[in-house]
Formats: sequence, structure tokens, C-alpha cells
Amino acid sequence: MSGFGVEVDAAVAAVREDVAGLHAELVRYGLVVWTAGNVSGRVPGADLFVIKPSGVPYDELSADRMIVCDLDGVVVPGTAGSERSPSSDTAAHAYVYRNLPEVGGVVHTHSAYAVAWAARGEAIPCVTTGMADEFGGPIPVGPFAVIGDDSIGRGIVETLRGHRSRAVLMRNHGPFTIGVTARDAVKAAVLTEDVARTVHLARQGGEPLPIPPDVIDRLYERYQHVYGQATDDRRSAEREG
Ligand SMILES: O=C(CO)[C@@H](O)[C@@H](O)COP(=O)(O)O
Repeated sequence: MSGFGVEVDAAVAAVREDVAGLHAELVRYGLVVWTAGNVSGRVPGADLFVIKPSGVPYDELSADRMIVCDLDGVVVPGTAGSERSPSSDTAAHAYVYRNLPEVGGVVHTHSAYAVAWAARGEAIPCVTTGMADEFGGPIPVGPFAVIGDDSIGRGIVETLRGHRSRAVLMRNHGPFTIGVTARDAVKAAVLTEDVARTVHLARQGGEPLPIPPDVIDRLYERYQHVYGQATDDRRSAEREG
């Protein structure tokens, strides 16, 4: 018995399944080594989110091992998985959920090319149409912050609030991405690494050509509202508004 009620219990169960399964996508797309990356998802209709336990191998991340937290990042006692320590980035994820109500999922990885840009403290310029589609401009750099308090979360929110990009490169650390759902945030993490690698490769042969800002705007608008299917997470969230 969780004490949440039937509807919230069902929502928690669905987010547990979703978040557990999405960690396999981080592995599939080569975004993580060992246990260095995490996915969380907000529980619709409740001030709760679900995140993985800290330092547990990805092939052991079943739904019942996911951890339910409140929006202060405190583990809900007595729930499945609560005997374990949550991800060391739980406070950062919680800060994002508290301060950006439209966010339904948060992802952090140490994907190699994105971390290389973060280590230099250099924003990734928007020089491909695919990047304009997903990010609508450059991927910005967030401040240097270390695990232990709200500072990573603050840096993510300060950098991404009002920004089109769903990704921030936290300086000397790595990418954090947000989405309307956990899956949407995983997609942003996959595409962040893809553009980090592509723009890095492009620069080996010279300076990439810029895309005019009005063209970036048009590509971004089309991708958000026309690309894919009306049932896609982002377009559904927009309709539900
Ligand atoms: O960046 C760090 C630690 O520096 C963490 O995000 C990473 O190792 C993953 O930690 P968790 O297994 O989620 O606790």
C-alpha cells in the first residue's frame, strides 16, 4: 500500500516502466559507460517523479527498482526501491521539476562528444538543419557546479528557461536534457550527442558555414508543429497545453 490512491498508483507504475526501459536507450545509443547517466520522469497528476538508483548496472534496472521521489528530491518511504540510494543527480532533477512545470522528463549522460564541448565550456553552434529542427539554435553552456546541493539544478534552469534548446552542457561535466516526457528528454540526449559529434567532425576540415537565423526559425517551427505524427509526445503536449 502506497497511500497515493488508485490513480496515482497506476501513474507511478506506468512511469516506473517507462523510466526503467528508457535507460536501455542510453545504452543502445552509446551515451553511457558503466553507470554514468540517468533518466527520470514526472508522475502525471502528482508532485512526484521516478528516477533510477545510484550506481546500479543498467541491465539490473527493472521497474520495481526505480525510486519514487517528491519534488524536493526526497525518496518516498515504503515504496518499491526506496531501500536504495537514488541517483546522485536527484536534487538536480527535482530542482528542474519544481521550477519548470512544463518539463516531464530529465536526462543526464556523460556522452563523449557532448562532454568534450562541456569540458571546453563551448556552446555548440547551430550549423546543421537537423540541429535547427531539434534545438532551434545553439546548445548553450551552463555554469560550473558540483553535486551536493541545488547548484546543478539551478544552472540547468537558469540556462534553459526561455531558451529553445532542450539541452545544456554543464561546464566541465556534461549534458542535461529536458523534454515534455522522459522519452522526449532521451531523444534530446541522443540528438545532443549526434550534433556534438557532427559539428566536431565538421570543424576538423574548417569552419562550418552558418545558417541564417530566419531559416533556423522556420526549420524549428516546422519540426515542432509539422514533423512526425500528431500523436508524438511533443505535439500531444502542445495540444493539451
Ligand atoms: O555525473 C555524475 C557523477 O559525477 C553522475 O551523474 C553519474 O555518475 C551517474 O550517477 P548515478 O548512478 O545516477 O548516481
